[in-house]
Amino acid sequence: MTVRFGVIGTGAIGREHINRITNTLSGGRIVAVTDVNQKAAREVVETFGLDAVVYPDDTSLIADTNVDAVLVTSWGPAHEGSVLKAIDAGKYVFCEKPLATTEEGCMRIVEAEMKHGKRLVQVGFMRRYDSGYVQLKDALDRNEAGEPLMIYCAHRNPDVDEKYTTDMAITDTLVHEIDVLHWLVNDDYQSVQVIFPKRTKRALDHLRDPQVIIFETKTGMHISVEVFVNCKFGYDIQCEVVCEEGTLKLPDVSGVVMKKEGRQGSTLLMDWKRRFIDAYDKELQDFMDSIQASGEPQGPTAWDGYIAATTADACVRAQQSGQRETIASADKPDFYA
Ligand SMILES: NC(=O)C1=CN([C@@H]2O[C@H](COP(=O)(O)OP(=O)(O)OC[C@H]3O[C@@H](n4cnc5c(N)ncnc54)[C@H](O)[C@@H]3O)[C@@H](O)[C@H]2O)C=CC1
Ligand SMILES: O=C1[C@H](O)[C@H](O)[C@@H](O)[C@H](O)[C@H]1O
Repeated sequence: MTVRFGVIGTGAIGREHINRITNTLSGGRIVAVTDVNQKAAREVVETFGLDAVVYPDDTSLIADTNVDAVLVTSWGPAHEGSVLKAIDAGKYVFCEKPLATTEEGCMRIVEAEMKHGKRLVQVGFMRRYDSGYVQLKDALDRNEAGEPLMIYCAHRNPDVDEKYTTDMAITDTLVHEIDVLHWLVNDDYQSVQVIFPKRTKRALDHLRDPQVIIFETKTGMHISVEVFVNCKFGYDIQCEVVCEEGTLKLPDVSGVVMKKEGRQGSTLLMDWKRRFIDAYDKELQDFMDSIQASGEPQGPTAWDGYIAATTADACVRAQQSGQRETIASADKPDFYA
């Protein structure tokens, strides 16, 4: 069986996913696309040689009986509506982060999926499929360096556009660490504080950059994440777990190391498309394979999307208050155990 996708949002990551489903992965096909920019939707069909219908909106796309699964790659505020419509139609949904822009919106999706009675939703937290993070989690699960005590991270972008705002450092960028770190150490977040170090002159005037976000977990771990989105030198993701008997560090990813004329060096990756290309492939292949094997996706769930939203909300409060903010989440339903 081939998973027939309808894509809502044919922008940057929508095109990336259309390309990988069409030309890299196995078991999927694009049969429908929509975008509020209809010209962009038509161009995608032509660019990738798709045998796909261009629909005026998500409602008409989801109603297409040839669509088995919906790929939500529109702007964040539009995700909740499309996901709820897809669940209501009994369609599988792969939704890029955020699942919804509020915890209430995520809870509406959780409740709709539980009412439907089986998992339909996977959220695009691709770092859980990144080989470096998988190796890190395997080592932690095997207790190779002893009990984890602290984690130090850096999430660096070379630059961001003028629409990027201080709260997006949390909701658009840190959200990846929010999801992957509690998964890594099997712990839950307790509280958060946000610190604004000396500003870089390379950020636009409206943006506080860099930021340091400090979490405390329910077992007492301390997690520090630097978010620096105008670092200029490259796309740089760092994660080091300090344990009782040693440290575990995320492998660096870079290009070929060249030695020449008395110098040695390697190229650094410059954006997320390349740094996590394998993880994006694996998350979508897993989505398709799991649907075909068990009838349910096995990747990050709508509940993971809810946890990310409640944690991000607390981080934004901490940005505004300058105080340590408590992170309160509802108890996980057995449906997501
Ligand atoms: N997992 C990851 O590493 C990444 C995730 N993302 C997420 O993917 C989503 C899309 O991001 P980008 O592709 O960078 O944005 P983009 O702006 O390049 O593309 C979004 C597209 O959605 C369309 N759109 C907006 N509202 C719509 C609606 N209601 N119905 C149909 N189409 C609509 C826009 O016209 C645009 O073509 C965002 O939520 C972003 O956070 C983006 C990049 C990387
Ligand atoms: O949209 C994105 C992507 O999620 C990247 O992974 C982040 O590094 C980037 O900051 C964010 O804007």
